[in-house]
Amino acid sequence: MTDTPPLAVDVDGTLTDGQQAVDPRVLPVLRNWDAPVVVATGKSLPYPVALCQFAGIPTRVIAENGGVTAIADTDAIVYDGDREAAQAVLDEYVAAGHSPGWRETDFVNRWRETEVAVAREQPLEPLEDIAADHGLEVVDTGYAYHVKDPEMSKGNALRTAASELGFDPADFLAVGDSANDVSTFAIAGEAIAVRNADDAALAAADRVTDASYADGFLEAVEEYRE
Ligand SMILES: O=C(O)COP(=O)(O)O
Ligand SMILES: [Mg+2]
Repeated sequence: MTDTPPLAVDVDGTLTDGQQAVDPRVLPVLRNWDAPVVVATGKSLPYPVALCQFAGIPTRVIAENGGVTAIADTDAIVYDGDREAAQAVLDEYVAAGHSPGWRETDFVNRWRETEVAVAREQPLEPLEDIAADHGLEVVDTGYAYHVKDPEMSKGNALRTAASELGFDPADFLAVGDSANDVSTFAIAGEAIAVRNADDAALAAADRVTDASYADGFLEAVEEYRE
């Protein structure tokens, strides 16, 4: 039995089923993990905080693709990125006749502090063009288009999280499914992509599971489960 490494785990596509519902079987795995678990997502801060709360684990989260890192152990909350800069891109996109694509009560961007997200049904090219004009980029997570500072990433945030927790990023096992996990995969000691991962994540992973979604996560961590 190998020592359990700290875990950096993506949410959508990794802890969920194909309909974005968290697979309940992952909750005891997170709760019984024998090292720190960092939940690293593109979603805004309340989502991973709630996931930790309801999974019964300490709040150790990376939100907004690295824009916000919160580690309860040290009361650290670290920001990267700039919502206003990203919002200016979205405003220009809307002025050009496009829509963010969410319901009027937009819970996707409501609490977002360092970037903005656009629904994937909306045209990508004009969003990329406007973002580039503003020195920003668009990342497609498979769940949303995120307009963000090119420098902010889950990987950079994992450096912060790891140091707050007294670990090296290379100590971590990372599991994920998409382009926004590539930066995490690059610095983690071991990077596992679930089978449903996009090409960027598949290429960056050390290993790919046979199973998809949460089944893939459960397979990835099989040797460390109690
Ligand atoms: O919010 C998204 O677009 C994707 O979220 P994830 O990073 O947890 O997969
Ligand atoms: Mg994901």
